[in-house]
Amino acid sequence: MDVFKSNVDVLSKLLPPHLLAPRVGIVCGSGLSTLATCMRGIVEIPYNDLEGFVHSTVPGHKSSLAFGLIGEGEGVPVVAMLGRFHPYEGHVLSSVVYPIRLMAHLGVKDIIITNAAGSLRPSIPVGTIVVIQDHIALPLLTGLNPLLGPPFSPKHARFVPLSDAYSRPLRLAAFRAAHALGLERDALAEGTYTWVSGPTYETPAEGRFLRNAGGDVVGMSTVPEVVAARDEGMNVLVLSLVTNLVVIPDGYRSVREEVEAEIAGQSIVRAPTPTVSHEEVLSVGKQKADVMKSLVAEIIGRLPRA
Ligand SMILES: O=P(O)(O)O[C@@H]1C[C@H](O)[C@@H](CO)O1
Ligand code: HPA
Repeated sequence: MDVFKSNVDVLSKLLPPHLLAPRVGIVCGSGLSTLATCMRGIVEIPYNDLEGFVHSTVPGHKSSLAFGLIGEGEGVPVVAMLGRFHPYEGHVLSSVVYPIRLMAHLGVKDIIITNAAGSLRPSIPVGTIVVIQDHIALPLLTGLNPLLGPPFSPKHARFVPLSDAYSRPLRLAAFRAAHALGLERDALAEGTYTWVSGPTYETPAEGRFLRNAGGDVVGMSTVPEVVAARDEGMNVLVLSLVTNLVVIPDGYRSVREEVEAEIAGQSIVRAPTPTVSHEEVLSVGKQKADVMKSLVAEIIGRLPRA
């Protein structure tokens, strides 16, 4: 709890009073830090100036908290994480989710968590924004859970239900906002996020496994933040930007058949196996930053002001 107090002391020296109690939190995914430019009167505070914050080591993630206002009139006070922490960077889960807990401590009620993700379905092409309705998290089910250990405080629950983790009112708000912005129907989809620890991208067989399990997109973040946000009682909206297709050939070309065809003198057409890179992920993030930004701003502008 002292870490909260020390951070509140730091923030109260650096922020004007109207930004000290943000109502909405945003987590910017890979390549999506420009989301925060939809805020006005921005004050940016480097993670280095705050206790309990580690450093984001992944390209496309800055390392600061941005405070500002979104929406007409007085506006809604918002805090955005420009850069998140992933377990694969070597950060412990309590560090990964600490900023989420600080947001709750500051008064955030609704949190919009964004990420870059791979699509597991051809019907969800690159560039689609997927409104997440559920998740499958193998690491959570097998012991990588930010709530392991004693409850965060005596006020926190021992057991946290996740059946309603993804707020229905916020998901409705996302689709209403997309309609108001005149986005094409296909710009948004609904789906299930599968969480993997990374940092390796999936093999084709893993992609098929996750799809067969019911996943629509796959990524290496977000779920620990969702768990902490629900532990703190926040309403959660997750928007995944599809930056690549996870390659899932329906069958694999047998190398035995290939050699047999060679021996028989038949010509062989070998399709190259595409691979994904983080550069590709960042590049799609850059191309879609404006639409993500307008969507997030429109959703926040529509939230009740109370
Ligand atoms: O932080 P997010 O989930 O947006 O970033 C994704 C997952 C990995 O960190 C990285 C892989 O390219 O992008
Ligand atoms: N797999 C896992 N995480 C990702 C991917 C992917 O294909 N793309 C962006 N983040």
